[in-house]
Amino acid sequence: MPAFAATRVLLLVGDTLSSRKFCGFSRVVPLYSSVRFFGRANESETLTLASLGFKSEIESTRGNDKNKLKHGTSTVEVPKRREKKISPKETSAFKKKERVDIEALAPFAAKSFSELGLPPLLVERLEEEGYKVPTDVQAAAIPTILKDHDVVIQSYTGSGKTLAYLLPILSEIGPLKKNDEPRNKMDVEAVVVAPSRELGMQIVREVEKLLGPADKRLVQQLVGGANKSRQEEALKKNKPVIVVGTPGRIAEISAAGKLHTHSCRYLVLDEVDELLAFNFREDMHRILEHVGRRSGASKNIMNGSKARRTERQTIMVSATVPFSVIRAARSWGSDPLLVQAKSVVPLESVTAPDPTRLSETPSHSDSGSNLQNQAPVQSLPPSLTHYYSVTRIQHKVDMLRRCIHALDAKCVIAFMNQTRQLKDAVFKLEARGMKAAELHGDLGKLARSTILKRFRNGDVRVLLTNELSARGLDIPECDLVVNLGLPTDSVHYAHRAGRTGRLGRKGSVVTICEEPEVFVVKKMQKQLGVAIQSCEFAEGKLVVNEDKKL
Ligand SMILES: Nc1ncnc2c1ncn2[C@@H]1O[C@H](COP(=O)(O)OP(=O)(O)OP(=O)(O)O)[C@@H](O)[C@H]1O
Repeated sequence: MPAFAATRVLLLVGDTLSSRKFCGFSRVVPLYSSVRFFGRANESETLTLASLGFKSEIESTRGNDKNKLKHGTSTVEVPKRREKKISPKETSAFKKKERVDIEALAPFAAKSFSELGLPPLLVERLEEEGYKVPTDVQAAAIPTILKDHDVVIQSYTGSGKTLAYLLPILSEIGPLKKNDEPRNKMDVEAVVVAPSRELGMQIVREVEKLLGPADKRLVQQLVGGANKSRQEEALKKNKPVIVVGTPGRIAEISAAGKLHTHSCRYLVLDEVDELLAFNFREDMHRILEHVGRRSGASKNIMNGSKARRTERQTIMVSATVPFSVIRAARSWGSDPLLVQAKSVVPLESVTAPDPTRLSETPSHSDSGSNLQNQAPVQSLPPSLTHYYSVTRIQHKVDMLRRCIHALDAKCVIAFMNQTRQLKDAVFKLEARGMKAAELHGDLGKLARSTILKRFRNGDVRVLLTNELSARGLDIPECDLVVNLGLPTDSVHYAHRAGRTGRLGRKGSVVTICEEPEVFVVKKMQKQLGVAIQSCEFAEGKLVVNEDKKL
């Protein structure tokens, strides 16, 4: 049976990879077609969390009766983007170093963390760190993961997906967990895989923050570029409960027998659609084969049994979920659920996109039962404003500078497609007195982290970078993203754009292109379902060309 499962995984990955690698511009846009409810829920009834196997109440931890979650009557609905006002009390959940506006679009849920079933110790830690109210996607994902379901979490960039999976995991493993079950000290209990070192380190910092200084050794980074022997020594010495790393390094250390993951309870694939890329194929195969056992405890889960599943729980996460991910998730998990900000549906009910509708513009007013073409919209934060401006290639950097002045942007990420162009652009900006730095994969780990630190601290105003920084990077202060080179497609546009407008903050995205490229911008506008307005930068001001609506 294990051999059969292995073959199946390999074939499916291969299938996924080839289609991803060779798909054209319009094919990679994540699309779902109409959603039908299958399985345990009676199709004629309203789908509720209870019908998906949630109990009406989740027991509070450590006997605290106040912490009960009433889910029995929660209707699972097709997600709609909702604009939600936040109270001054809720906004205080943001960090003290806040220096940008927060729109009244922050995706905070009405519930509290303890209502979601998290243990009191963890809730206390969250409060200490300034996290007071869960976001919508956290409110949907936390109870679902606590109920042992395999999940695909999809929600727009900057909506809090990292804590959406970290919190239920930390409720079950490590020093903040709800029960005192002993652990096998040899094995790690959760493996989190991320496609880049920067994202891996960012997740490590998030876990360290929650564990606190005394226990932060219980999370271990296994990212490429860092000293491997030191990582192996730390694994041996600290016996971490959770490791976070890049596919190559995790697979390498696992193959060397220095990472014991056979009884691992959680496997998280962050930016899962990126992890399906061809270059990660072999490493991902090893990880999927060696981390925990393939899940299959669905019966217990769906019956609402609290019996602990013995197999690995697989959690897949991204703002963009193309159908290749849906296919892979079905193979890697057991009856996985698709968790979005306002809905939890069986993944089985998501069907392949209808190619005849690929070019249609998604509508915000689509009916609840029709998710067709809505996914690209859901991957973009609602608080972004999109522009494009036309210029000749040799004037792009100068236009970038004028754009930054016109929008009075303080923290800018500018994307270029070729690494060798980055240095030149940095030189031009610095020559005009604007603090800039380049970030790309050819730099060493230390240089990369130093540059990022300077950017985060505000010592660098413009970060010129390539696709490396498009995924997952969380710099809340970033108020402007500029495409100096066009993104490959609307999925890449969404991830780049998502570096700004984090968690309800305002943000602008400006694509600076040449005249013959305007049709590509037009196509992305259509696929993303957002207005990308034509503009110019004149006399230090942004001028929108009302007559040039795409
Ligand atoms: N409940 C919360 N209250 C306040 N801040 C939060 C909360 N949840 C997350 N955040 C903050 O929101 C920011 C965005 O979160 P996160 O990076 O997890 O988003 P994401 O959805 O994973 O984005 P991406 O798709 O770009 O990876 C982070 O700075 C995080 O610390």
